[in-house]
Amino acid sequence: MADNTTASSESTGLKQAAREALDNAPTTHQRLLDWVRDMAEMTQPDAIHWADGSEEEWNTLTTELVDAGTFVRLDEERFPNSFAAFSDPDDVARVEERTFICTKTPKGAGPTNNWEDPAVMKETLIGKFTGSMRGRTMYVIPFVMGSLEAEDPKYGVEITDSAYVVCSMRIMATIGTPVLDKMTRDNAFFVEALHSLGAPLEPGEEDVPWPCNPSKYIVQFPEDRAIWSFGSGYGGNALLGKKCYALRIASAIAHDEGWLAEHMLILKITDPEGEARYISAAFPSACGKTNFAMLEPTIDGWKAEMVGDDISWIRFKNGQARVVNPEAGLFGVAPGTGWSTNPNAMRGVARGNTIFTNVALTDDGGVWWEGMTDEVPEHLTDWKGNDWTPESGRPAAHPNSRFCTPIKQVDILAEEYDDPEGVPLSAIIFGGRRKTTVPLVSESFGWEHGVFQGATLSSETTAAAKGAVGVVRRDPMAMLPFIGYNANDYLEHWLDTGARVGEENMPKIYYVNWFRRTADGGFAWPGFGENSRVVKWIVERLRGTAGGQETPVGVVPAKEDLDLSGLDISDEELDAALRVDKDEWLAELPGIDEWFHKLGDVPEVILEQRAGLEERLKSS
Ligand SMILES: Nc1nc2c(ncn2[C@@H]2O[C@H](COP(=O)(O)OP(=O)(O)OP(=O)(O)O)[C@@H](O)[C@H]2O)c(=O)[nH]1
Ligand SMILES: O=C([O-])CC(=O)C(=O)O
Ligand SMILES: [Mn+2]
Repeated sequence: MADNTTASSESTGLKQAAREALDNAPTTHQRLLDWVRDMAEMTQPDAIHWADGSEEEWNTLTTELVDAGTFVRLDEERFPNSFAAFSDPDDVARVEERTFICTKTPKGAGPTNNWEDPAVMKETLIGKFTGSMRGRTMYVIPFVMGSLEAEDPKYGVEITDSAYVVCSMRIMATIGTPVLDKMTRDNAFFVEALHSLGAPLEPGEEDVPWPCNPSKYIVQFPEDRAIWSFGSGYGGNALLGKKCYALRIASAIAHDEGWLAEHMLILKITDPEGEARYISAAFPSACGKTNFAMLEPTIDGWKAEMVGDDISWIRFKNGQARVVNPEAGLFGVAPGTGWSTNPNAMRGVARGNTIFTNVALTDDGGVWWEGMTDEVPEHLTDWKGNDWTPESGRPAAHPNSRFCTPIKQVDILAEEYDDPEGVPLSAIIFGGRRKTTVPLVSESFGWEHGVFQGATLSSETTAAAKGAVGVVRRDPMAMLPFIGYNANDYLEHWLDTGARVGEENMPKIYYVNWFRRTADGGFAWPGFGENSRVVKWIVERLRGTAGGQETPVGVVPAKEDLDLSGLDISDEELDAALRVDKDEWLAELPGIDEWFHKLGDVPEVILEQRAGLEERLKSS
């Protein structure tokens, strides 16, 4: 090692502090050392810091971020150890049109991803990253998604020039010394995750609170298991363990290794007899995963606990599906999360140690967002730093503002949430945001029909991604922006997995819609805690004790099949929530066909399911 160090110390134009950090690296993992050195030579940081994940490091970095104006320290009493950050107004969400899957051939990325030739993209990115960390510190963050005690821990190392990213990654994943030590000891494989804000600081240049670059690239190289992210400091663009690794790269790994990496929360539900079951649910971004994962049942005797709120890694062992939440934190949508809708999230956040991004500030050092409390404050500083009053006529918090909180602070967290083996999975729920057509809940006729339901899942777009809001789009398994390879192969992989493991061993599939409207435009179903009534029906269906009506789209509960005790809901609302309308569904078919046409190479089994649906509709 000594030779190597001397040689490269001489040969590179690295700043002395950076060179010293490399020479004194806390690891002997050669591939890691080589990669960090290469990235440092390219990005030319002033210094390199190996993140150890300690509290001391957090305190130093958060203090630096406060001094830099990136963080506002919140009132210590009500929001201990918590901070608010405000992004550049153009860096507020994932940027799907700037997200690329670079596989050897365009077919590898498939019809739903932006593709570029890996060599061409690398060249472009090298141009972008060259000197991109000048004047800044390069942080090296060893992390693991899922348990460090797992049989085959899924390691990653994020290199970033953003201290905000380091602090957020410390909440969202297990990072630092224990990870690096084990990775080094086992000389383990890790995913290379390179991130730069793309805002070098030239000598004498003053920094801004939220550096970023108007030219953004969120690039996955699934075949190399590598990520290069440039220009954005925000959430899913920058916290590379999350969507980029745990979904895009992991879905490609899962395809090769025979498991599923999915955009699903994990809910533990215990019935009045004390029997526990686990359910995963896939809803597109900002369509209710975190809320459903933290459900407070409104029916007697039922208990809900959380295992995960965003990502499920589902593996199959001895004919059993088991699911792991690979994350250690919540990156939750703030607006609409309130004491009345999601008290569990509110209590978790109130314990402190939270980073808020793009919420509004109250005059007494707290935070506020639309829907947090019924009472609206008289004066706020909005997420753009302007004075705000209820008369301002604009939201005080950005619609995609977020809280980033350690999962351990959620008091309804299931004890087994980080079991390296995962928990057994009984059911999978798909759901989207649809004003019409899709009933409150339906049960699939079987695995293949369930995969068809997932493949044709549709939802109105939200503020979680840049672009128009409220447009219906197909979002297979709520994974449209996250499938790291060809979507047709992804659907085939779902089918193959069911066939391999055996239908009788697979979780049963359900399809829900909390967002259907009545004629007057209001929500037909009250949602949130009341969704426990739907969960109860699902559990009773699994047990074989609940009734249901066979409809062309699946088995749907009749009013009598749902526990509606104590629920204030009119007959019109209930009918609007549960109705399967033949004409609405027939009108849905052209949209499905258009979608399949776009996919181009849809598995035959799914086309057969499509034909079956039309047949059932026409004969109903
Ligand atoms: N009407 C209604 N709204 C809901 C329900 N559940 C969640 N919402 C709203 O949907 C929005 C997003 O909810 P989240 O639970 O944060 O969504 P998510 O799927 O976790 O979003 P990401 O973190 O972006 O993946 C919030 O504004 C919620 O208030 C429900 O049952 N009914
Ligand atoms: O990725 C993000 O920025 C936030 C998130 O969870 C999503 O959009 O689904
Ligand atoms: Mn969420």
